Amino acid sequence: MSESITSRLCELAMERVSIGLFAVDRDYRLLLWNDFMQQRSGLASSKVIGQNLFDCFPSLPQVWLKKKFNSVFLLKNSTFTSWEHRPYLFRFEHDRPITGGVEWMQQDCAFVPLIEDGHVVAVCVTITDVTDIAIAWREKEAAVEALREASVRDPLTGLFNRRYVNERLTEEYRRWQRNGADFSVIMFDIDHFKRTNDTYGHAVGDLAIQSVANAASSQLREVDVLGRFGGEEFIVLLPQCSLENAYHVGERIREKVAQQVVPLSSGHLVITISVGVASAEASQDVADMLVKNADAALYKAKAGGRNQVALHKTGQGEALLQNSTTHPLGAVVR
Ligand SMILES: Nc1nc2c(ncn2[C@@H]2O[C@H](COP(=O)(O)OP(=O)(O)OP(=O)(O)O)[C@@H](O)[C@H]2O)c(=O)[nH]1
Repeated sequence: MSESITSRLCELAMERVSIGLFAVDRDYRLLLWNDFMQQRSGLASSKVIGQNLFDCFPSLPQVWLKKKFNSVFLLKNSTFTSWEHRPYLFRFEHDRPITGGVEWMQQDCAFVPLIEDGHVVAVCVTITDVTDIAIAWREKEAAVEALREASVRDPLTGLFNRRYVNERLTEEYRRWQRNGADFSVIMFDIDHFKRTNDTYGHAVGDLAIQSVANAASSQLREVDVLGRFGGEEFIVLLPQCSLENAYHVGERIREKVAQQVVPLSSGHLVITISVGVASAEASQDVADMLVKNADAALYKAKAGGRNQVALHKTGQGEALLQNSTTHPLGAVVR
């Protein structure tokens, strides 16, 4: 095959190939600029050939890119960058729907040395448009995240589910055992909820559960873990929180629930909760004991007349409870 045919075939390939191709010499002067690069950048090869790459494209990551080029000139080896590490080199538009969540064309780049007489005389760069792969990857990641989120949430309230709370309980309990700081647990339960369901129906019961969940969420810190433990039973893990502080949190939740109302077709339903609080103690070596103790305190609150906070511990606990008043019972229509 004659040299002119080979050269025309090369030109044709350069023109038609659906990847970007450009090359620079040791002074970063452009030696090659194919059609893909012309169309995407809007700069014709006649304008850029012979010019310094960084003068033509001041927004390129100059320090990083020079390091890349220099390593190829020095080591005479090809190198590669993936969109996962650097989403793009040139800020080119892509033609995918904007809903893909990717603003600019995502690019994989390969830096290949052109060696003559043992020296690298130029570095040729290929730019592959991997926007579709990036969009698919992001969609997959979002779907995995949504699944992960759904697997730890209770669908009715959006709170954490029992399985997740139990996992976190074990973690937080181990942390408490290592660090020795305070760790408390609150259990609470809607008062006479069966009556609410029987009187107003299951749908109103569900609204009441949601209302309690919202009230409790509004009273907690970022680090607290609020979960729906059973039907109308909730749990809060409070790392770095003493029994006394947990008592006050329990009181705040109780008050907030009692202030909220569930709208009915005629009037409003006021609901109340009973709350049990316990703190981790050195004598316990299993996390389950903490939940059992909070549950026992909750039972005490129910037995004491409901709509109140009870503590597992005696001594300090009794002193706190003396300040606590009894409150009117819930599930009443105003
Ligand atoms: N609407 C609704 N009701 C539920 C749900 N899960 C459990 N329940 C109901 O919650 C009620 C719990 O009743 P009980 O355990 O007897 O307790 P209670 O009536 O609240 O009485 P105390 O706890 O002693 O004040 C039952 O009637 C369950 O059917 C739910 O997701 N939605």
